[in-house]
Amino acid sequence: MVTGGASGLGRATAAHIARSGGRVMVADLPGQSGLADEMISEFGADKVKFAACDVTSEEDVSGALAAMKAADWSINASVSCAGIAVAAKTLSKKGPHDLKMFSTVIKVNTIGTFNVARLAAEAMAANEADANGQRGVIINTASIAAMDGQIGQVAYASSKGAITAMTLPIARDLAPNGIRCMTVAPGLFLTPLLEKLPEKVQHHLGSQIPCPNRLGDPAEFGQLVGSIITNPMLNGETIRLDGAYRMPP
Ligand SMILES: CC(=O)CC(=O)SCCNC(=O)CCNC(=O)[C@H](O)C(C)(C)COP(=O)(O)OP(=O)(O)OC[C@H]1O[C@@H](n2cnc3c(N)ncnc32)[C@H](O)[C@@H]1OP(=O)(O)O
Ligand SMILES: NC(=O)C1=CN([C@@H]2O[C@H](COP(=O)(O)OP(=O)(O)OC[C@H]3O[C@@H](n4cnc5c(N)ncnc54)[C@H](O)[C@@H]3O)[C@@H](O)[C@H]2O)C=CC1
Repeated sequence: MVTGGASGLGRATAAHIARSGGRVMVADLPGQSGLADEMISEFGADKVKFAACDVTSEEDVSGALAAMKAADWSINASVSCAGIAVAAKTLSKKGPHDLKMFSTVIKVNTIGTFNVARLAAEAMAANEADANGQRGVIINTASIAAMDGQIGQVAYASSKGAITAMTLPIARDLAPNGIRCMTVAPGLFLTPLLEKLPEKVQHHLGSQIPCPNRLGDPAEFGQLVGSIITNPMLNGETIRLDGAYRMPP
């Protein structure tokens, strides 16, 4: 299951899994069903399915997992890519940071990610263990903003820092169940988010990345998720995927 799987990093991850012979439940907001339909046409309905799902809802996430079970699909990997970003300073000329805005970002990014992790873990715990005694892996998406939050990123960085912090305790909690937990902290990737910026700005951002000297390709994120799924020793860690980029203030 890939949340936020209709767009950007999630879409590239779902495509990587489908191309590698896996089956993917794309769980995303109802408004993204058109994008998911494109993927179903590309890979086939036996490889890709769509579940309308808000990650903050217990009912929606349980529904997506139930739809997998109904299709006789086991869940071996749960990848959380659903996320939102806002830009506002702690204190600006307009006044203090809007508290509702802060809560919304924490709700979707942090609580949504944990909601998916806990319910996916319950479903994975019923799998038969493999030769390593493992039953599945939970993969979350933080951001380099968790470490290098910029001016105006207090809400987003807080939400992503919590995702990084929950990685080890989740891995420890779920070790007896044979379930791993990993987090990827991407740098700057060319997804619909950045594609909206003028090409000149995209080029400028890409030019700041040491090596390779360009923006990340979402397929490279999907490739790392694939490696995490297949490497049983990766557990309890956050991996930066950023070409050695460190964000300035
Ligand atoms: C890795 C990922 O997951 C993806 C990413 O992070 S991509 C990178 C994302 N980064 C961001 O989105 C940055 C977010 N921040 C911003 O967009 C802006 O800071 C903001 C819109 C929140 C505020 O900008 P603003 O409207 O200029 O702020 P305002 O409250 O009016 O304050 C303006 C003052 O702050 C300064 N300022 C604002 N942002 C600044 C910055 N990034 N660097 C330096 N100074 C900054 C302005 O120069 C100005 O200074 P003066 O008062 O001395 O003139
Ligand atoms: N693009 C980048 O450079 C970086 C992105 N990230 C993170 O990667 C993740 C994916 O980002 P992108 O692919 O760039 O963005 P995107 O906007 O292309 O995709 C995000 C997807 O999440 C879905 N989503 C949002 N709220 C949801 C909710 N409540 N329930 C279910 N789905 C929801 C959206 O519908 C969308 O399909 C986000 O968590 C983002 O913070 C982190 C670092 C860098």
